[in-house]
Amino acid sequence: MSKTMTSSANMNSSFLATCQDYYEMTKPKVVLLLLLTALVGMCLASDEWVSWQILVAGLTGIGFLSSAAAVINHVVDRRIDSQMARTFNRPVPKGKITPQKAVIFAAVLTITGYIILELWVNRLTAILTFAGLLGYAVIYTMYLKRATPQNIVIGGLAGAIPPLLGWTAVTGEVHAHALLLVLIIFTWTPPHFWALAIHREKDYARAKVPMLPVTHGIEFTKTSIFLYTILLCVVCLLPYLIGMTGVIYLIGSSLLNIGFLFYAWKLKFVADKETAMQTFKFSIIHLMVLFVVLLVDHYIHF
Ligand code: HEM
Ligand SMILES: CC(C)=CCC/C(C)=C/CC/C(C)=C/COP(=O)(O)OP(=O)(O)O
Repeated sequence: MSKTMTSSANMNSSFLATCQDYYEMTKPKVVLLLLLTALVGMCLASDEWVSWQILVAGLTGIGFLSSAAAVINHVVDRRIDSQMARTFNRPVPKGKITPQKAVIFAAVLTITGYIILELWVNRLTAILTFAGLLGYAVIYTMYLKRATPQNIVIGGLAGAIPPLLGWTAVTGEVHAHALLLVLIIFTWTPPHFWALAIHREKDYARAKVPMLPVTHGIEFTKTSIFLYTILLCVVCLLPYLIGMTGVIYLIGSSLLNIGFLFYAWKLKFVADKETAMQTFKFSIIHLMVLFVVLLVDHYIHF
């Protein structure tokens, strides 16, 4: 192979590696699940099909602003991230992307996302999505995360907002049913995160982040997870009880909640060293399938 071909192959692979680093900073799997919940908010907002313009522009705008929030989180948390086994390899603490470049990337995503929402969706959705970005990138990351073990309870509101964003994208107004979907994710967040925090307690202690298992101990955190999971089961019943959903949702959500309760119970009373991580992984399946079930229930009436 000639020298020019080798060096252009090297340039291509380093360009791809850099793209991969930028992509990683957007927390793509988290954003994908957020977008699923936004999509469900859109679909449930109306009995008609969502227009393509709202669907594409809405999800792109919400996706860009959520990704921007995740990138800012990478920049602000670079010191903490460099001290934790789970995160030390991230592009900013590893020095693969400079904080300046990451901030420019976040700014481009924010401005583009906001303009898309303002021009092709509506102002209410643009403002609420921007509030979500501020809630996560500024209030949670810069302040709450370092200040109180209730950080993820309060900060969870930002991550819970996407179904409302989807709803307002379609109707232009806030509706109680959309707030109920927000409440489901809001109640789901503590057991979701604290299960992981138990598994990573030493990481958080080393980085001096006041997560619940560090400040109040593992047993207290397990009890909190169990109680929040019971609360989640009650909240998940509400859409059926108020007539917002039908029998498919009742059955689907009940099965999922039994699964989550089983893990939360096992974690509290008969845990082995895998249980916390299993509970965390199940929480993600729970929320994902729950929102798919909401969608199925909406389109297939009994
Ligand atoms: C304040 C609220 C939240 C906190 C503190 C939190 C925390 C975390 C943490 C620390 C991880 C591990 C990431 C990793 O392994 O690098 C994670 C993973 C994840 N979270 Fe959350 N989360 C929150 C809200 C949400 C919300 C609202 C959603 C979606 C609706 C979500 C979806 C996910 C998904 C899909 C993963 C797996 C990501 C992967 O495997 O790469 N989280 N979360
Ligand atoms: C516009 C809008 C809806 C914005 C919200 C977007 C968003 C990306 C929410 C995700 C919540 C999350 C993964 C928190 C973990 O942060 P962490 O810093 O505790 O976790 P880490 O240690 O893995 O970085």
